[in-house]
Amino acid sequence: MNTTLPPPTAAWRWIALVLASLAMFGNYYAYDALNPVVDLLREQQGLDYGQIGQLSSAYNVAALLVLLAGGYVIDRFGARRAIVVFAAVCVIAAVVTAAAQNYSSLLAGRFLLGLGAEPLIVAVTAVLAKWFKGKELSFAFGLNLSISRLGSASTDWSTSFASPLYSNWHDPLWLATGVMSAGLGAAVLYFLMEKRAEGRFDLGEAVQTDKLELKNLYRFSASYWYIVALCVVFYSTVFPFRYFAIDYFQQAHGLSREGAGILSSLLPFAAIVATPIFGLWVDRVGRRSLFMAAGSLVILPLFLAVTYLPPGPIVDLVVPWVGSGEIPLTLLLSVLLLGGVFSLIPAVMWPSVAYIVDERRLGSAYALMTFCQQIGWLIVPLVIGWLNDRYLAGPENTAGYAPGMWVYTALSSLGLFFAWKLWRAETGPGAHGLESIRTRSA
Ligand SMILES: C[C@H](NC(=O)[C@@H](N)CCCCN)C(=O)O
Repeated sequence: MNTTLPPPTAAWRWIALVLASLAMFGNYYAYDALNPVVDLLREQQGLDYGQIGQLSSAYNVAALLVLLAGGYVIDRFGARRAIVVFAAVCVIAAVVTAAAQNYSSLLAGRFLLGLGAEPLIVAVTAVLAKWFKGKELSFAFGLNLSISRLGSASTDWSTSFASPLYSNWHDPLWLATGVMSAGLGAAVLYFLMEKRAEGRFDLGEAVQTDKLELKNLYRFSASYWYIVALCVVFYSTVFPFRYFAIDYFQQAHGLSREGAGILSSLLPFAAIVATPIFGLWVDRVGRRSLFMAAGSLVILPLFLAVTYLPPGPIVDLVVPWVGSGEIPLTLLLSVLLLGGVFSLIPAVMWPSVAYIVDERRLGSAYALMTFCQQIGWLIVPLVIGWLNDRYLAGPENTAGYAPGMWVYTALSSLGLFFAWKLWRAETGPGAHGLESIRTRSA
């Protein structure tokens, strides 16, 4: 560390944040690009739901492999090289997926995306820590996640603003390749700006990235494991639901692709707006495990509501500059509530780990949590795909989607159980302060 140099100015810090977040925008866009073409992959490529599920899981298999080594690669080569390399892997993955002529190439594309996208997230986290440590780090992380989620929402909106592309499944994926290439451009610009900053500012020691250490697992407390369990069931409900959602809204509820895209976009879009608000609120009042239990309770009936409740009146939902869609009120309210939970639980859950794990072990605690998250998120799309095929789900047999919705409901009840166990642990002796610690005055 060169202590004769000044710390980076705010302008340099915010430029670093914008460039790293644009790489993440591309990452999330490319990941979600498959969601709006599920029906086209079935019709034009002849895939069944089981194969669609496998395309989702191929990403997680790769992510599990690379999470074991990714942290070490980033520490060895430095975060600024790593974000360029991993963003380039994402672009190659997007090209392979868009150009695929058969199922195996599609699988290879999604596997490659898992190799690039998850370590890119780790590298961007290390970059933000480098620039914002001791400054507005939580705010910078929050903003970065919001821009990433805007990438997800934009993929859904592409069903409206790029509707002519949806005559075949390749063209929307080429658009995703273009967006991810712009993300790579931002990563290269970041690399160049950090090189320039090096001689001018003191950027501190290289930040150690989160690494998976499988030894000493028993030393984490019960509260940590309840949060990990909640994380697994929460993300293996929400991410697979999002993956199949546009197709589900089209086939089971008769929505147009544009309407289904707009409805699905409410999930990440609600999270952009509400995540920082929930973050601030919980900092003021504490009660973190209660908030997680409340979120788990709200999500519980939603999948059965969209399956069994009458659709209600039709609402014409307009998203300025994007388009509009006609959406039944029941679906709209259910997805809005799901969006609220998708904002609340991540906003509370990830920071809570910092209160219950020793600072020196925080990196491996997060790496382990992400590893477990990937396992659940790998399995559930396979189950949903298999169930949809097994029960012949389709527009002529909308009841065939119900078993999948029961799986999400079962996972949500497990989530409520783990949140309740956490709340019990945190309101008894040996609590870590999840309920009581307030970091801002109420
Ligand atoms: C913060 C959290 N991120 C993750 O769970 C990542 N491991 C994977 C995100 C992949 C999204 N395409 C989140 O997004 O809530």
